[in-house]
Amino acid sequence: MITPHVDTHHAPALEVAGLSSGYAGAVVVREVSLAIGAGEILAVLGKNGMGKSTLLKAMMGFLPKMAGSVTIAGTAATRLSPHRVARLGVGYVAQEKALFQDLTVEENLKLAVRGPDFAAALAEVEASFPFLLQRLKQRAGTLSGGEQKMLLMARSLATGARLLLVDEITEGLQPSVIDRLAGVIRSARERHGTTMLLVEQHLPFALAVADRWAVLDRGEIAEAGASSEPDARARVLKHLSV
Ligand SMILES: Nc1ncnc2c1ncn2[C@@H]1O[C@H](COP(=O)(O)OP(=O)(O)OP(=O)(O)O)[C@@H](O)[C@H]1O
Repeated sequence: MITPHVDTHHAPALEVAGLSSGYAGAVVVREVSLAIGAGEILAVLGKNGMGKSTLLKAMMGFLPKMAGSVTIAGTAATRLSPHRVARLGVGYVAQEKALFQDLTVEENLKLAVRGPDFAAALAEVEASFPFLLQRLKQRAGTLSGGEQKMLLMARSLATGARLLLVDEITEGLQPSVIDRLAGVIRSARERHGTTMLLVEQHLPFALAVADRWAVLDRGEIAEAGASSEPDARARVLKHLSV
């Protein structure tokens, strides 16, 4: 028998091939294929309801895959539960509230990172989102949606996630905060070498932070390119305007 050789060292951090998914009978994500190299940041853009969140949930294993495959750093993840996908080093920063709302910021961190790693978690919070250090005793439910996502992102980075799937971190944030966020995320990537897939509606932020972009239109990748290309903004806008 020939055993297929899996080259985990040079494999992309994430490879999605022909992935279709959705909800009871409704196909929302249609034959999506994409690959992200280690340490690369990809922004997935698109209008409301085009399937961006559904794509992330399917990759994480929260939704059934109707077709296609997901490979994480060379390991087949198509049939894994969300728990097992997370154990491959995938951090999911969900759109809906994913923290224990009645526990404090500190308690939420402690539940995820135990013992000596807690100092590392606090160091990560300080390096990336220092405002959270002043909120350690505050209930997570009283943070804004965007602040909760920053806490989730810092927690994932501190627990060693190699790949972050981030659902609209800019949603509801003030423009001044969004302006700073791109730099914060790029510096977190530099510190940890983390690969990121950012689902975004905020085009200037997405192009500032991501190396590459892809537009999802009715569940399909309509167009993709590099953020550095001079016509990137115009090409994306073509899909976002009604
Ligand atoms: N739980 C669900 N059951 C059935 N259909 C759903 C469910 N969640 C989402 N959908 C449908 O799937 C489609 C894609 O939704 P999705 O949330 O993935 O879009 P999106 O691009 O992330 O948009 P948004 O930015 O508004 O979240 C929409 O038509 C939506 O109505």
